Amino acid sequence: MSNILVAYFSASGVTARAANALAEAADADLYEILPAVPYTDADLDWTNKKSRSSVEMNDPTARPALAGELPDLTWYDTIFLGFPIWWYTAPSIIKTFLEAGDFSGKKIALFATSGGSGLGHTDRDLQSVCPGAVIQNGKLLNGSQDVESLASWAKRT
Ligand SMILES: Cc1cc2nc3c(=O)[nH]c(=O)nc-3n(C[C@H](O)[C@H](O)[C@H](O)COP(=O)(O)O)c2cc1C
Repeated sequence: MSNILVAYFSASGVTARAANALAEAADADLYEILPAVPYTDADLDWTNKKSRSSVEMNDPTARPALAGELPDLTWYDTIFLGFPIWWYTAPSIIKTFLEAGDFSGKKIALFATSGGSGLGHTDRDLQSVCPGAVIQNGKLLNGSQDVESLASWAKRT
């Protein structure tokens, strides 16, 4: 068991690949944040204002339920938290995750994949629901990742 955790949500597999690469490079434990109700292609249609993702992302109080148990966070000092960028920030389920566990005193480094947008104000958006942790924007991990640069980022974090 490592004292570093890579936790991620991925709706269509891109962030999952980045998270796997990071966990391997950092010799970290890996945890997938799974929604109780999986997202369908229709749910992910950002061109439809009535799709599930649009409705959730337009509602600051939306907290999509998680499937399964949270990992035991006791031993982790640093958590790398990954997700796809949705509407320039983190999907609402990331807030569900942060509110479900005790992250006080933890360092949380964010990473994401996207169609091109950066992390923007995501650190601030998430800090407000998890005031006890220190949340910082980290890296956009679009495309294939170099193991050495992931490992050195993990070391520096
Ligand atoms: C609802 C929704 C909103 C999105 N919003 C953005 C966005 O604001 N900026 C961007 O660059 N990409 C956006 N994307 C694209 C995803 O961030 C990108 O495809 C990501 O790599 C998907 O990761 P995943 O396969 O792990 O779910 C959006 C995708 C969806 C489904």
